[in-house]
Amino acid sequence: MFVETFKVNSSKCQYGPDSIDSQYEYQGVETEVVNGELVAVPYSRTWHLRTDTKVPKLGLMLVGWCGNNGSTVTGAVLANREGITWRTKDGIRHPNYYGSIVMSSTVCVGQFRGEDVFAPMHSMLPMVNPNDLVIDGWDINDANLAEGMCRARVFEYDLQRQLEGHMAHLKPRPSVYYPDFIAANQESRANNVLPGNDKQAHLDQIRADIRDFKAKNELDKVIVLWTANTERYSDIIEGVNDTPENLLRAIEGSHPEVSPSTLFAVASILEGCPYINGSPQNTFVPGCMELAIQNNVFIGGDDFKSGQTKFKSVLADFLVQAGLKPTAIVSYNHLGNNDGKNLSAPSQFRSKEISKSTVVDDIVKSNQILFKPGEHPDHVVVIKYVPAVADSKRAMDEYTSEIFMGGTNTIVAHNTCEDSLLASPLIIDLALLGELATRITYKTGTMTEYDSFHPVLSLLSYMLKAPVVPPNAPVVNALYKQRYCIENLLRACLSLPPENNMRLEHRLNPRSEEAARQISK
Ligand SMILES: NC(=O)c1ccc[n+]([C@@H]2O[C@H](COP(=O)([O-])OP(=O)(O)OC[C@H]3O[C@@H](n4cnc5c(N)ncnc54)[C@H](O)[C@@H]3O)[C@@H](O)[C@H]2O)c1
Ligand SMILES: O=P([O-])([O-])O[C@@H]1[C@@H](O)[C@H](O)[C@@H](O)[C@H](O)[C@@H]1O
Repeated sequence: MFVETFKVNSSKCQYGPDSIDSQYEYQGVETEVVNGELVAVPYSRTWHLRTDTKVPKLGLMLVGWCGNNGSTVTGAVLANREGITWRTKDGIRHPNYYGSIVMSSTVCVGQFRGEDVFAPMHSMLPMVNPNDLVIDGWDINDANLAEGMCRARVFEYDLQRQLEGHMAHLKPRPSVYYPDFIAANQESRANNVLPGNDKQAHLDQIRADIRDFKAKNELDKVIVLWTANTERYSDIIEGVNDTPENLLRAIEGSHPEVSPSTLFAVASILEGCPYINGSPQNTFVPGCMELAIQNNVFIGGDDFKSGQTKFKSVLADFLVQAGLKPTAIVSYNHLGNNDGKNLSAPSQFRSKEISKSTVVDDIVKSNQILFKPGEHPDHVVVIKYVPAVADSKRAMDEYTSEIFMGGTNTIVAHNTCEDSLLASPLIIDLALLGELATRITYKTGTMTEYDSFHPVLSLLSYMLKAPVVPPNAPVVNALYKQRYCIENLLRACLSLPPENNMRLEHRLNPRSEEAARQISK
């Protein structure tokens, strides 16, 4: 059964004029060692959650706006908003938000006469409609968005033809270009850059751009999201980027180790705008993360988890949870877009290799029956640049596992699709969930006032390869754990318990009176 909307009828969920207030019983298990034995101690703690129901006019500023992802997500929002359809050899195509869990996935709300009832995830709490997003951004290249779309070679021609008039006037703001951080092969694109090397002046300009965009469009909120090229890792240098004070001083002094992505993050944080990193570099150096915490501004990252890595986080989880031991994971892909060109340089590839490799760490560590401490599968990541295939990434994966009684199982997967069509819906989800998180507050324990979540928004991990988490928090990569974290938080905001899939009501022995009573309800 499917419904478009639903309401919760509970004394623990109050729909007010400005907010939804819920009382949620957060249940978990803590463990302790008693006489040398580990003892599990279940607990139940009351959380009060408040969701501000005023949906804002939201602006989304993309760094790398006229790249493949930026132009694709912009075109997709316009096509959905304008209801643009397009002809292909297979017939008429209609715009959609497939690949966005918020817009195109459902949650099980409960049961109606024993049948599961499903509703869209976006119906659970008031959320921004992506069609209403106001999009702007920066690029080191001066192509307008129609030119960026054409260059990306992602959309069918008939769609590009109809979008051109809506996108040609969209021009990226000049951006920060520090050649040392991205591949040298990107230099030919850099014709739309802020002059000089004064990083404080660059920071001030980016902040002014954010304020200008917000004012001109009469926005309530702005989210800044990096979908520019992958940078090399920044060195963590004591006295430079280890604390907020040192980082701000390093910017003032135009220190060479301050990257463009960190500069954008600092600008966003200082403007009170959530900042999300869609690439694998370590934008959130310690001083930047601490700056976000000090200013109570959300940050999220790293690196969109779009196709091959999303598949990997599911397959590795399946194998290990099934008691099978992956001994080798070989992830190969080639692609021909500008991202692939940038990643053909060793330093930029290394950033991506790290994010694509760490995604199985949590699931491997979870099973010491299969893996001794420190043991892990052989894991190889290969990315090759093949211009001829453009954005149509070819991914080939081989998973070799040790199975029952010394057997071996090898799974091979081939995956081809436009990389940007996988990443763009993630940008939608990162923006919508990132914005929603700014409207949710909580109090629990001895707290008398509501407060916002930790500024490091690990809730966004489902969309990201290498989740950035609060200090001392565990990194969770398993895809369905990440998804149920989002879904169960939304449920908690409505006082609904997590979906436990137990279906005990269907397991009653029919000979008992209780079964007869329950069935008759
Ligand atoms: N499926 C995917 O496409 C996918 C998945 C995960 C991560 N990513 C990451 O997303 C990012 C964008 O991917 P893409 O395919 O759109 O790449 P792209 O090269 O097409 O677009 C990146 C854009 O950023 C611009 N740019 C580079 N440095 C800049 C700066 N300092 N300021 C402003 N603009 C700058 C470039 O000119 C380019 O237009 C890459 O880092 C990529 O690794 C992509
Ligand atoms: O599909 P996925 O592994 O999540 O992510 C993609 C990689 O497979 C690809 O190698 C890389 O070029 C893209 O930037 C993106 O990171």
